[in-house]
Amino acid sequence: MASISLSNLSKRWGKVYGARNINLDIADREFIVFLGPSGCGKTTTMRMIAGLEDPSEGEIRIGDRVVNKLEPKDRDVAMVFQSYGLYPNLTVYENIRFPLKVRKVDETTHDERVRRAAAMVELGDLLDRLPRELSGGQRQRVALARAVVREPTVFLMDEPLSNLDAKLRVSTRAQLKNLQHELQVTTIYVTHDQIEAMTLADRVVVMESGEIQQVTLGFRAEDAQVSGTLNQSNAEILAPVYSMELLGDATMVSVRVGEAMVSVKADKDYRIGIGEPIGLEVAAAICHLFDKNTGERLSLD
Ligand SMILES: Nc1ncnc2c1ncn2[C@@H]1O[C@H](COP(=O)(O)OP(=O)(O)OP(=O)(O)O)[C@@H](O)[C@H]1O
Repeated sequence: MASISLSNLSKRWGKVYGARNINLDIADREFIVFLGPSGCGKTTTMRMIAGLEDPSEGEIRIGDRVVNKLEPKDRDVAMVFQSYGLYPNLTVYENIRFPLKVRKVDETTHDERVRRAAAMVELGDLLDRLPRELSGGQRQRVALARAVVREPTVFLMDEPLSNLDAKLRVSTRAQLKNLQHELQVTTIYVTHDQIEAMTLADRVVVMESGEIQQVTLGFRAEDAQVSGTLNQSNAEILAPVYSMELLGDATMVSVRVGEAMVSVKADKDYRIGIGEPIGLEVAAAICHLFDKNTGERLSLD
């Protein structure tokens, strides 16, 4: 069992709070996403769970163990970060194998485990390559395979897709979701990308200024629509365009609403300038409410 429980968890450096009084129960095999703007405390919370940062207050449980005092290597978590951290002089095979060697796992099992992990992320044909001979997406998959090979009880992923271009991000994201489904490993995933959060998560935890947010309304990008710059009478949200991303099959338009960033999928041919006013229609029926205490999605029926 790898449920995770955070109780009154805080991290403070002098007067600066990285995370403040976090209370959260994550179920075994759940895929949970920490979503929030830069500096809101996502990484700090994750690093405390991993054991890379000592909490100033509070308790972290993984399964039935309080792990506050345990070294990172004894927590049975595997981490994937945005920088791949591959060893440049080792082949893909040896990079993936590395955690097994460090942990002195029975050598007779290495080959099978490395090949199985590589196959899961479709790297089977690239095992003899060096990292510099791979694309960004392939390197990212080596980092994933290296986390998978250990068969940990918890995955911690800190913006693992942020170095990839939009197209690769979408395909790697799908692969990641599939992998988690197959491996059934409790996963905490950090992102500031709303779309990534909504597509991957069983549950989204929205963070702001080191704290978990208390009332949260969310909707999937594809469920809202751009109502057009001329006819804005149906729009629930009016705001200037913050960014426009061409995803291939769609155009993703983001606007800032107060502190929040709201992204909406528009037709692939849709074009608009940064700063131009835009109206977004968000039908109430497809909005999701998240419980203020548990972060769980609530049914509106
Ligand atoms: N070692 C440190 N010393 C002092 N303050 C820190 C330290 N590490 C982080 N902080 C502060 O704690 C807050 C939370 O940082 P954190 O890295 O957790 O944010 P984040 O949500 O992961 O942001 P990003 O999306 O930019 O990675 C920030 O205000 C940051 O400046």
